[in-house]
Amino acid sequence: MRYQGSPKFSHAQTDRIGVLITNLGTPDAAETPALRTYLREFLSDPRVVEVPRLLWWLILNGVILRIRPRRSAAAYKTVWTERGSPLLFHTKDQQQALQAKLAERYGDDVVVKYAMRYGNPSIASGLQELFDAGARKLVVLPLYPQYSAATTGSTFDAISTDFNKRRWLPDFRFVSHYHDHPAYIAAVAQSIKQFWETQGKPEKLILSYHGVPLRYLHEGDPYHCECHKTSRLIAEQLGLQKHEYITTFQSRFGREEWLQPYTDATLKALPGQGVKRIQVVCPGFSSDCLETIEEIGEENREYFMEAGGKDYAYIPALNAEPGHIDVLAQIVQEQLHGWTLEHTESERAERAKALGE
Ligand SMILES: C=CC1=C(C)c2cc3[nH]c(cc4nc(cc5[nH]c(cc1n2)c(C)c5CCC(=O)O)C(CCC(=O)O)=C4C)c(C)c3C=C
Ligand SMILES: [Fe+2]
Ligand SMILES: [Fe+2]
Repeated sequence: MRYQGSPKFSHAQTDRIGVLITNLGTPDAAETPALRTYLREFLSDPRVVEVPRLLWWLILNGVILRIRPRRSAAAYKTVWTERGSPLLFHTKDQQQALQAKLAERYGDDVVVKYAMRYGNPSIASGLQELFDAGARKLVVLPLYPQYSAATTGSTFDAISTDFNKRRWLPDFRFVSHYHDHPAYIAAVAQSIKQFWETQGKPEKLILSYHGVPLRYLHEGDPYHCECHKTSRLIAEQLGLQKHEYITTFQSRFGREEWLQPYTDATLKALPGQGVKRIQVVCPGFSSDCLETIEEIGEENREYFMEAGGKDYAYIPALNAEPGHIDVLAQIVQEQLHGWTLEHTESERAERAKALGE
């Protein structure tokens, strides 16, 4: 059989709406072999590294996968927890909280699962779980506020690769970004304000985003513009003047030029310019992960302090905070517009009665 069908389908079954939240993915363990598997999958994606395939295969297998897995495993060890990788457990918590939030309004008509673009649980397994639960309509929400071909675009590829194998395709909606969604901006601004209540305002707020190669901007990727727009809207909500905040780009990979200004170079330079008290927030990361906890929380703190900085604080990602879950629920609700739900309130009550609930 060439296409995968749904042999267990019954006309009596309840059709549901499936919501898949996704994030980048993370290794299964903070060990070199797990890192090699993860990095091989991640860095083989042509959306991530846009270099001619044969040349890249040689570099990846000949150099990068020989060196980086061990180095990255050591970094992951510093953030690993009893619950595993922070990115994974925050995403799990987001899924559970979002399921509960949507159930308040839609009962069990809406089912939420989570998946990772690379590693586990895979996008294919997340979709299968949703279809097995009776989802015939689907919303995919990649947890990347700003669109980039390397992240959001690649997530779409993974969904479409899965769809290519299926006989039945659902009604389908895909959230390609929410970088300027008023609820998202308000939630980030609120978390910064809350931070200020106990820690005070910094001399400068650094809004640090994961970088991408500068070439991608020239090729037409909207990521750079979306990051700047997110920053501007957050700054407006906070009433910050231009000189009170700066947008920077972190997590460079490889030798070519990436989006500038770089976070690390900026933090090394600021004390020399008389800026000694800063706070860093990462509005491109929906969950804390290696890149925020270790790179921003530890590595960049050292750069800043060694350069003569006095006060450095990292403002955590929104993770599974209720305010963040409200934002995600609102984004999903907007996607559901016009989709009729299987049950009305009264039908739901009838069903509960029939089931003796
Ligand atoms: C938030 C958006 C992200 C963009 C855009 C992005 C682009 C991008 N990343 C790499 C290479 C690596 N990224 C790594 C980790 C990582 N990246 C993101 C998010 C974005 N990446 C997250 C959330 C994480 C953390 C994952 C975790 O497990 O906590 C890594 C792995 C770590 C390491 O070895 O340093 C690499 C490699 C490229 C090349 C790229 C754009 C082209
Ligand atoms: Fe990355
Ligand atoms: Fe990093």
